[in-house]
Amino acid sequence: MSPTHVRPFALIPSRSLIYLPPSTIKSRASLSVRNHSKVHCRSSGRMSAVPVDIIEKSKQLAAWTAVDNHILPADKIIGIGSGSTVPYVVERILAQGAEVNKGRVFIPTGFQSRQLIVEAQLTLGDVSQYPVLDVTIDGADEVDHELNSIKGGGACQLQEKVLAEAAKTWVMVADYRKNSETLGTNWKQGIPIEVVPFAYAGVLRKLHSIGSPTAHLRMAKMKAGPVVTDNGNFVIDAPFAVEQMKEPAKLLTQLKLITGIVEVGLFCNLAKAAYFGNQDGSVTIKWNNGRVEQISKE
Ligand SMILES: O=C(CO)[C@H](O)[C@H](O)COP(=O)(O)O
Repeated sequence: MSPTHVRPFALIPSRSLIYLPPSTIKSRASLSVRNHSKVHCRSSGRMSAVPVDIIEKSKQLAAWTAVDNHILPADKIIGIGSGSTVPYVVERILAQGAEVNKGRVFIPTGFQSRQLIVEAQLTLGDVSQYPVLDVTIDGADEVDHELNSIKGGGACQLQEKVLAEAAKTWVMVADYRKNSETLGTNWKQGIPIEVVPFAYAGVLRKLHSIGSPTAHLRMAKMKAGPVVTDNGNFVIDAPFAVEQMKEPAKLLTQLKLITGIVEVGLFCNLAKAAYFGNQDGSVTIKWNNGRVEQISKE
């Protein structure tokens, strides 16, 4: 059985979801999955030898399993996160059918997820209209053993954290490369930190002095100058030593006190669960009570 044929909800008998075969899925997301043989690995900056197919399937598997487990018919206000795994979340939500989605409002974490919602013809809302969400599903750059995570690889961490905190249930989805014991093990670029533009130089100096000597402004790839977030701010990527990364909540508190920092891409004590699609077609679920569940393909 291929990863896309795993029926995760079958393992949760209390849920009465109907299995939707992959052939019922017709979103743009599924059309955009290409069959390249190599993929650029954002965390290491190197090319991964793992076929894109496998990585994409593991993203899809994580996303589908999370949707099946956490987006129930009663859930009406739903947050849609950012990143390359999230199109599969929308894909699976669409597969729940027009009837159930008619009564729902979807809140984006940024431009990308806003576009996904609009293109899927789902109802778009704003977190200022709906400050309490039933559930938000989002991607992650790395997740540790306690469900702390690094986010902001796509520079969306401010809106992502607002939606994570607003949600009654916040769940992360990712491929197996994001699953680690300690933050900073696989994600080497550092913690994405959103800063007010005029304060960036001072914030950088401060970061250099508190344990991140290589902290730097994130530069745009196809534009001269820095990356500008959906909120008009800059992003600093700040790597810290393993010892500091082992206590992410402490580091987060320290960083939040620096004037000019708007938000820090460390998400601590927020997640209910994190779903990782694996290369062999299984899914690892880390729960916030410490339980780790392994769902194998049949
Ligand atoms: O935090 C994020 C954007 O700010 C993304 O959720 C994170 O970068 C994961 O993205 P991807 O699924 O493409 O690896």
